[in-house]
Amino acid sequence: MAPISIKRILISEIVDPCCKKILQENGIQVTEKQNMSKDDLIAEIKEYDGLVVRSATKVTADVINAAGNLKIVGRAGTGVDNVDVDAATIKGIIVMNTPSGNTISAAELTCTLLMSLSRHVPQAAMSMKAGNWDRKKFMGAEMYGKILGIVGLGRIGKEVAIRMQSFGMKTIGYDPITPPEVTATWGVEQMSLEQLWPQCDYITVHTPLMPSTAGLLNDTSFAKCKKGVKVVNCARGGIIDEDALLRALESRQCGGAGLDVFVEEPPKNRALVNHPNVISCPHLGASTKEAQARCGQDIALQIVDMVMGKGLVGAVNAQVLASTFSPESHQWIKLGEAIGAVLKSCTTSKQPFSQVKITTQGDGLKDSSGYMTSAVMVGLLSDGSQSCPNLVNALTLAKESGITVTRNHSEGLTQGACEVEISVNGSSYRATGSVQGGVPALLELNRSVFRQPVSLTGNLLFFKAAASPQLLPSVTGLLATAGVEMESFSAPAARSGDQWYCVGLSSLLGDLGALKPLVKEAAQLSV
Ligand SMILES: NC(=O)c1ccc[n+]([C@@H]2O[C@H](COP(=O)([O-])OP(=O)(O)OC[C@H]3O[C@@H](n4cnc5c(N)ncnc54)[C@H](O)[C@@H]3O)[C@@H](O)[C@H]2O)c1
Ligand SMILES: O=C(O)[C@H](O)COP(=O)(O)O
Repeated sequence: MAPISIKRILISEIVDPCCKKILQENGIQVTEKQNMSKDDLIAEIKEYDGLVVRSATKVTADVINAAGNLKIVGRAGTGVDNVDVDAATIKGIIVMNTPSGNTISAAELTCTLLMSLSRHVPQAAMSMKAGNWDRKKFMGAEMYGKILGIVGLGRIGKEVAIRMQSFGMKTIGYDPITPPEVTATWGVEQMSLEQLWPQCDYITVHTPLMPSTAGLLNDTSFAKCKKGVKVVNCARGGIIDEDALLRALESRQCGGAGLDVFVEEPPKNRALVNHPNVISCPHLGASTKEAQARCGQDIALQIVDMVMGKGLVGAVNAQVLASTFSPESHQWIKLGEAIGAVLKSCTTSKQPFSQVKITTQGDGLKDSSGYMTSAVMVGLLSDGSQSCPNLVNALTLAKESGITVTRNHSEGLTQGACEVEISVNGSSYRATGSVQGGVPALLELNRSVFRQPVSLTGNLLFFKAAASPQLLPSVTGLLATAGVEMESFSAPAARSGDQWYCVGLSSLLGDLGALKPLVKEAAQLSV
């Protein structure tokens, strides 16, 4: 893939020192800061092309829009809900996380909270420190034989299940994506939430926070639970509705809550934290030496690998970029971008185009849908303006501009090719290209099929003119007068009528007007 150059990274939170060390050893300058206000971040972010955060830095649209050079936001951890991923995507900024580095730590804290809820350990410890010896007040219950409901059976949900089974708990759960056959292999029987709520003695949530999971446990679902159910949230504040939880604690419908996360962190409203049946932590799920070392190392290595063109791991908004790391797809991406750029330069009308039809053929391009579509749109949308289309944002920018992009693939042919047709103001423009000998090449432009494939590199002049044996010497003469050397001349196979030609130039022409007597349409570009 085209190298993504990262020279200066800001680490805006406490991240394990190995992160800075790895980045610096790989030639990246690193600045570490903590407790930056939003205004500080907005003022300084333009100095950096990379930002590494944990969960406290709010990478909002304001921050992203102030970041003229930012290419990557690296999250040393799992949740990216503190990053406005949509705003980053539109600006073509990669958002990357390290999803498994803190799984075990978060699972262990969840189990700790579950056990603390069953035996009131934090409350008993506080009572001892206050000079008491109260054996009666802290009567607990065994976990053995109890039912644990796990909502969200991903990485952490699985590890919690396995650990709590060793205490003799029965684990049931719900996840709309992880298949029941899979969770059955690690001892979790899946069922609907309606079936799950009334069975559980304990419920723990392990989903991301998103519209479908906000308030998963609310007044209605608490009412369906066993009286005295105990709940744990080590995932994200708001998955258990905080107001509903307080009401359920007050009514004793909920017998206790273990909370590591809050809607607002730190929470200004202390009603939950101060409730006698709540035990809470200041978002400590990932706060172990081991998890921090893993996340710090993972994010640094992932960034370094990306910069070195070795691979793309952990990108949450730029999956299409991952395909650019194979040498084969890299050349096809270059072709897509070049075809897009050729068509854009050939549309003499300055009207915006509204329809783009991309057709690929050849077995090798069967799975190229994501990257070819994005690559063509990068070429078509690049106009030197601020929006800077790239493979991360091209389709989003196209959608925002009201451009309809369709993509088809024809099976069966071994020879790969990509045809792009755009509609502008009722007229259509079409180009077909292929990768030949490892080089992107144009085969046809607006129904003029070239005698030899046109290598899509360097300074290229495309023009439409009436086919004639005099054309070559006349164009050579005009270019010489303009002080530009002709490096190649590609003619169409057809020798009559209006046809498209391509000329390789030593440098771009200052003014295409000089060609007017000879040509009907002309465009030039550097690829
Ligand atoms: N407290 C901490 O410090 C800490 C540490 C690490 C992770 N986390 C948080 O823990 C959560 C889980 O992390 P993970 O690594 O296990 O993520 P994961 O992506 O591996 O698992 C999340 C699971 O939730 C499931 N899910 C999505 N929508 C659902 C719904 N409506 N109902 C039920 N399940 C649903 C997904 O299918 C997925 O299997 C995330 O919110 C993450 O940010 C917190
Ligand atoms: O999503 C996560 O990785 C956890 O919430 C940890 O967040 P932290 O890195 O701010 O501790």
